Amino acid sequence: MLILASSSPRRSQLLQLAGLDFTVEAADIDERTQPGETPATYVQRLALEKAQAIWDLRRQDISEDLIVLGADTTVVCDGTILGKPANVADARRMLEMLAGRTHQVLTGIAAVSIRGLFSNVEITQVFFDLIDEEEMVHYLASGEAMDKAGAYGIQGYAARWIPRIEGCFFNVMGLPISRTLELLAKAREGRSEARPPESRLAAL
Ligand SMILES: Cc1cn([C@H]2C[C@H](O)[C@@H](COP(=O)(O)OP(=O)(O)OP(=O)(O)O)O2)c(=O)[nH]c1=O
Repeated sequence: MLILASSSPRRSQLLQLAGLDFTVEAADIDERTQPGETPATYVQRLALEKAQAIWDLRRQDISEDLIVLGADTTVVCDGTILGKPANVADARRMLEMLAGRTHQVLTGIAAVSIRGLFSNVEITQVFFDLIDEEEMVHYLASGEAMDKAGAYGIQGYAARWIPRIEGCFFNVMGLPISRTLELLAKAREGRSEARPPESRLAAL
């Protein structure tokens, strides 16, 4: 039995597309960064806290096959972590920061089962064009930016500003499918990582 500990409609959609059966129970945790924490450590910690929070609620009812999956996505531009924008002005500030340069999207994933805690992080490099002021105004008015890390959705109108990416597309949308299936297999069987961690991880 799989529980997705996330309120993100994108994560549910991606897990469904991958053919998994699961239920959703969103976890409410404190998403502030801790002093000295790297972005890669941060997203993995939040993913684990989300999964752990739902696992703890189930304490009375833990079965052999229960797995709780948590995830957290953040945008990192020149070492600065960009979460979800607080308001429209914040969304504009983030988009102006991203325009015309390259940034990284990190998703931490974590699974909890009776075999232990398993976590990993996936990193995708995203190349962003300059943003035309008319398009910026239209985008901010559309509301698409508001519930997304870095104030954009690669799967929506913002796709026009992204000529290419390097790495997993689904990771940018909130859940790296291939890496997640690997992690779930590990949580189910207690086996070790099939692929080595991202080399870029060392730099973040
Ligand atoms: C960069 C980017 C992010 N996103 C979304 C994925 C995530 O839903 C969101 C990042 O916020 P998260 O805090 O990772 O997730 P969430 O608040 O939506 O859900 P929960 O905490 O309950 O798990 O941004 C996109 O949909 N497209 C994109 O291109």
